[in-house]
Amino acid sequence: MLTVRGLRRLHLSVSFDLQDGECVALQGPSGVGKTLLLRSIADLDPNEGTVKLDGTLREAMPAPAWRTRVTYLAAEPGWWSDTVQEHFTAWDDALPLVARLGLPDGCGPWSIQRLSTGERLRLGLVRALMLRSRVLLLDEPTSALDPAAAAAVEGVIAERVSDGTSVLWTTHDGAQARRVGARIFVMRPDGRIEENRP
Ligand SMILES: Nc1ncnc2c1ncn2[C@@H]1O[C@H](COP(=O)(O)OP(=O)(O)OP(=O)(O)O)[C@@H](O)[C@H]1O
Repeated sequence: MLTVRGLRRLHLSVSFDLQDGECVALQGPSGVGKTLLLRSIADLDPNEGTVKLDGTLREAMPAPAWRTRVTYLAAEPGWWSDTVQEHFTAWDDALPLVARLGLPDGCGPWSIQRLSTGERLRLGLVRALMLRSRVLLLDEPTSALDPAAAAAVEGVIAERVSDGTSVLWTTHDGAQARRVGARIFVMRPDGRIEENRP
């Protein structure tokens, strides 16, 4: 279980629990602080408060170890090498997921520069999924995708949730929030979240 108590970053002040095998959708107007919250939980930006995974404080481990357990997927994932496959420790193991998300098997040697926005998003998701993290913090993971690709992403994430992964998923799509979220958090302009049942 992920426990967040009194997390503060800029105007944010947030407390909640995320159970194992639970997906919560996070909604709220543009600029309200959804990305700030996800990045803070992953400890990518300075913030205050208590964040624990199964009772273990995030301060109890080095930040990279925390982030392989509690993994943030940016709306625009970052890339640091030339080709797709260089970003994976075991590219062959990633191929089934690559195919499920509608990308060709042969995309390993492709240069990052040629990728479309949606291809980058899906490959970024594959990279995150390969970590087998306990918690996934997904920042609008289908915003640039066509309906078929978005449905494929929802299917893969649903499987991970049934396997026990916890997910916090930001989306501007109310129908998607109701589909994927067992609960819906709405972030208010004062930096707090309120909970709606879908
Ligand atoms: N380092 C920073 N210092 C000061 N303000 C920041 C910083 N980073 C982000 N902000 C501001 O915090 C606000 C919240 O940004 P955030 O990216 O979390 O919004 P969001 O809810 O994810 O929006 P969207 O739905 O458009 O993605 C924005 O007004 C942004 O300009």
